[in-house]
Amino acid sequence: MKTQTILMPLDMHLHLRDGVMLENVAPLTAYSFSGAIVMPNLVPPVKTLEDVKAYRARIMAAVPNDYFEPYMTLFYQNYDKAFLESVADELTAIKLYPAGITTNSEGGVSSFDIEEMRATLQAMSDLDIPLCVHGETDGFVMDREAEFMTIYELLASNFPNLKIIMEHITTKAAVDMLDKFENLYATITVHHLILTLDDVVGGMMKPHLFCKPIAKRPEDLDALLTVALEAHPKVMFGSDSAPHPQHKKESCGCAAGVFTAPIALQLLCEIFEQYDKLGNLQAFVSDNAQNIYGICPEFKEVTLEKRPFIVPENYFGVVPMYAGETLNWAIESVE
Ligand SMILES: NC(=O)N[C@@H](CC(=O)O)C(=O)O
Ligand SMILES: [Zn+2]
Ligand SMILES: [Zn+2]
Repeated sequence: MKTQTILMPLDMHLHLRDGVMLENVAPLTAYSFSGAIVMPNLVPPVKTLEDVKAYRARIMAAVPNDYFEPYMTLFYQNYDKAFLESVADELTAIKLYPAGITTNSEGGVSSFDIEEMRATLQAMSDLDIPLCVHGETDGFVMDREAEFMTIYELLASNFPNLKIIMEHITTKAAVDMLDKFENLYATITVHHLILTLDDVVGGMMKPHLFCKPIAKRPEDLDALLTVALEAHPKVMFGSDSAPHPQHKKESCGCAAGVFTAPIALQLLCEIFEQYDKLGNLQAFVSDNAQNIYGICPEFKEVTLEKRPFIVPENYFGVVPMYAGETLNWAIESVE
């Protein structure tokens, strides 16, 4: 039987939530990933040293063993340098959300005035704290990411030593930025390597495929696939697995977020195999992230096997992408 081994898989963009949801979903990621960048958009968001330490402790209490590293983030606001110095050791990155643009981002940045942000961003640059960004304007939904490129240009050129990660990119416009600025990097989700807007709303509307940023056009999908499949050194896997209770998705106001944590590696194998690029999967799902973030994850060896895997309908009241459908790859063992 065909197998594929991945060493130290990393998920560089993950939502673990809190409380019972955290207890339910954290073990699913901890099972097959060595570590994950944990997003800070809790209610209220993670903003203080105490918040970071306490959230990290709750995550560790929720996972069944110690072979998982939660890479912690802080919710961006203007912070002074003394504060950033005091938290730098507990943090892997700071996450910036434009205000109100996605789930739990109400307290985000409402105007991108570089001068107002300069002290914080310069301090992050000096302290080598990467900036992760949800890059969307409040423009027309299909144009939001492309419109945000001018803000990435401003950030990247004003802070040339600040590592800036364009999170969950969905457009050719964002892909094109990677080779324009040395300090710009990107995460790509697995669902954005599969979907276009057609899959979300082209036929019957699919709430479980609805997320921010929304999946875009075929040419955007092609551009994402090109850099992911070649494991372009500036891109890394970030699932953006974003669990919402079933009733919040199957609702007249559908929450944004696709839940992929338990099926991400299986789907990645399927995509990379389909394009005969399994040899690049290791770089996309671990090595690039290690190089970009300078991290050394916990050892984990995950072996996948090419055999049918039926995706559960439901994980603790959360419906995963492809619920009830059959994937071509399954996780065989984790060591
Ligand atoms: N991606 C999403 O659609 N939702 C994320 C937030 C985010 O990553 O923007 C969530 O927290 O639910
Ligand atoms: Zn986001
Ligand atoms: Zn996210």
